[in-house]
Amino acid sequence: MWRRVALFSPMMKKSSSSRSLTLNQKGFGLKVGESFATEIINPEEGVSPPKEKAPFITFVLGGPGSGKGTQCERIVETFGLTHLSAGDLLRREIAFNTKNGAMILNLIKEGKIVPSEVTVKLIQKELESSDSRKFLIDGFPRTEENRVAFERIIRADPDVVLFFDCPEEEMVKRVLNRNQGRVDDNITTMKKRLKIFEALNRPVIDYYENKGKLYTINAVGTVDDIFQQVLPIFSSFEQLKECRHVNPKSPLGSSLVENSS
Ligand SMILES: Nc1ncnc2c1ncn2[C@@H]1O[C@H](COP(=O)(O)OP(=O)(O)O)[C@@H](O)[C@H]1O
Ligand SMILES: Nc1ccn([C@H]2C[C@H](O)[C@@H](COP(=O)(O)OP(=O)(O)O)O2)c(=O)n1
Ligand SMILES: [Mg+2]
Repeated sequence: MWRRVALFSPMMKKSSSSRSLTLNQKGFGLKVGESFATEIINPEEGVSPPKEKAPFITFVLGGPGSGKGTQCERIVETFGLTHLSAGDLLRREIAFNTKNGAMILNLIKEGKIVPSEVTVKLIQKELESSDSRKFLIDGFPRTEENRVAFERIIRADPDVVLFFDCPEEEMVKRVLNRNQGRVDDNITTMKKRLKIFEALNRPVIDYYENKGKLYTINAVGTVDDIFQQVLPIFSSFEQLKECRHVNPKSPLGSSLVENSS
């Protein structure tokens, strides 16, 4: 019978025979000496190579203007996750006029989705260069193609998928008042974005619902009200407890464990 044993291994070695271990370490810049691992023991064959614990990944879904970015800021303040906004990464390509910049700008103006390979590679670069082990990936995956490309390139699954559920008229109102000078914050692009959201994001939501990973949040109300629905989701994950930040502004801030890492 197989038995899984948790251990802390200060000098753990990489296994050249374990593909996912190698990818995880390269992909997420794991600090081997600091990481927790699980070891699989088969009494007949002895100890198999230790397996790295994968980083904690949250996907943040919701229509344009549903409040994803706003709630991500609150999650970061409270739980110390690293926020990667797919839209911000794409807008950075436009701002730096990279080889994909003009193509990305045209698609965003039209409310269309950028080819998954481009977006996933940008996310991959951020994951690889970060020391963090806990990520919020905001505005991704927007399509089944996005989701499949992430699985293929990053070889990881999300632990949590948040879906900010917001009526269209509220999203339109918020986007038209957003005032961040975005080329897509106008009624023409917004109408196109809402159609694309319904057609392409819904299957992603259904996919994670069926996997039992989806947390649907009612995105109508004050920012605080909405965050009150988000708090217990993250509070229930052991991985996040050890790095929680005390947020004096949060109503539950004083009950949170101070960050010791
Ligand atoms: N609960 C809320 N009620 C009213 N306005 C909000 C709320 N949450 C966010 N907003 C505002 O709505 C706009 C869109 O929010 P944002 O976080 O950028 O959404 P998303 O990232 O989903 O497009 C911003 O101007 C933001 O300040
Ligand atoms: N996974 C993604 C995320 C964003 N994009 C493009 C298309 C989106 O309309 C724009 C803006 O995305 P962003 O997440 O910043 O938009 P909202 O915050 O939801 O208004 O970027 C994409 O093509 N693929
Ligand atoms: Mg956003």
